[in-house]
Amino acid sequence: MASHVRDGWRAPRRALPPLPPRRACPSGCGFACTWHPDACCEACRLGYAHGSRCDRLAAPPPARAAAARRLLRQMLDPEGWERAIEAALRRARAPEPAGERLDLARGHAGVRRVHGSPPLFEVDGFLCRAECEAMMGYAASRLTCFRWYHTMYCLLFRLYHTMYCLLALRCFLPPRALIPSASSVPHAFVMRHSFHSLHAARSNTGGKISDIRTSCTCYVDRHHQLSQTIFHRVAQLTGCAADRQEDVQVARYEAGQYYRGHFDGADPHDHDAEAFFLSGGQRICTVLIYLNDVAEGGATRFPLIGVDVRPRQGRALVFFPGFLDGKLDKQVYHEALAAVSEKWVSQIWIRQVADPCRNVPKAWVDALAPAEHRAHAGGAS
Ligand SMILES: O=C(O)CCC(=O)C(=O)O
Ligand SMILES: [Fe+2]
Repeated sequence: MASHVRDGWRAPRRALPPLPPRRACPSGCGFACTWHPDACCEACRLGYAHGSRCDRLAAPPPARAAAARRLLRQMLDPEGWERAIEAALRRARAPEPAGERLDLARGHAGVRRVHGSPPLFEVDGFLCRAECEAMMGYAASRLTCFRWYHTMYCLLFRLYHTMYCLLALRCFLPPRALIPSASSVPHAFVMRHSFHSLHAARSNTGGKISDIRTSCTCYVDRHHQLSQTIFHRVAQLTGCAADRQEDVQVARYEAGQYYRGHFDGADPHDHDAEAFFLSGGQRICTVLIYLNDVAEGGATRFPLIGVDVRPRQGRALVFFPGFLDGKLDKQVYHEALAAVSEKWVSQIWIRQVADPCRNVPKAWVDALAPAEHRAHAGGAS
C-alpha cells in the first residue's frame, strides 16, 4: 500500500487560544471559572453537585480539599443543607445579571439604534451597490446547500474512517497512523473537514442534524479583496481586527427557504459547546449585511424582543449573541423568515479571542486541497 506519510512531514502544532483568566469559582467549590463570571458551571451556580465536565477546569488540590471538607461538614449538618438549598433557590430565581457587550465605535457614520436592550443597530450603506453585487457574483458559483453539504460530509466521514481503520488493521499500521491530522495529508484533510461539517451541522440544533436552515451558503476566501474590505469595515465599526472575525459567509435564500430560530453563539453550559469555544471562544458580535433589496418576505425576526428587520441592499444589522465574558444572550434568539423574493445576506462573526484554526501556516493550508478549503473552512453555522 502506498504510504500516506510524507517523508519528514509533520502536522504543525497548533496552540490553543488562551482561556480567559482563571479565578476560583465564587461558590467555593474548588474549581476555576473561565467562561462564567459567577460560577464554573450551571450545577455549581444553582448549588448542586459538580458534573464530570467540571474536572477539566479543576483548581489546585488544596482548594478542592477545602471544598470537600465544606461539603462533608454540610452533609453532617442538616440545617446546612436547608440553608444551601434555600440559597440555591434564591440564586436560581434571581434574574441573570446582564453582562457587558462589545461597544461599537462611537461616532461611526450611519449607525442607528433599532432596539435598546438587548441593543440592535442598523448601518445603512455599509456596503455600496457595486460591493454587494460583487459579493453575490463571487458566491453564486460557490454556494452549497446546507442539508446536502452536511449529509455528504457525514457520509464521507463515516465511509472514509471505516475504510481507513480497516486498511490500517489489515496492513498492521502502527496505531499512530490512526490519529487524525498527525498521519497524512489526505487523512488530516478529511478528518478536519468532516469535523467542521459535523460541528457546523450540530451547532444551534442541540446536537442534532436538522433542517433548521435550508438556505445555500459559502465562505469567501479570507485573502480575497472582498473579505479584506469587509474585515476592514467591520474593524472600523467594532474595533475588532480581522483575526477575531470569522471567515465571511454569504447565504442565498430562494422562495420558501428559511433559517429557523437559533442563537448565533453557543451556550457555555452545553456539553457540545466545548469544541466551538476552543476555536476562538464565544461569538460576541454578529454583523449581517443584506446584499439585495427584498420585495417580500425574508425579514430577520427577533421574536423575544418583537423586532423584525427588513433586508435592504448594503444595510448592516449588528447585534451581540454573547457577552464579553462568554455567556450567551438568549434575548437575541432570532430567525430568518421564509423568503418570498430571493434574498442574499452576508454574515460576519466576531469571537472573544483570535481563532488559531485560521493561523495554520498558509503552505499547510495549500497542501490541503486549497479550493475545497476555501469553500468550506470556517465557523460554526
Ligand atoms: O438571514 C438572516 O436574516 C439571518 C441569518 C442568520 O441569522 C445567521 O446566518 O445566523
Ligand atoms: Fe443567526
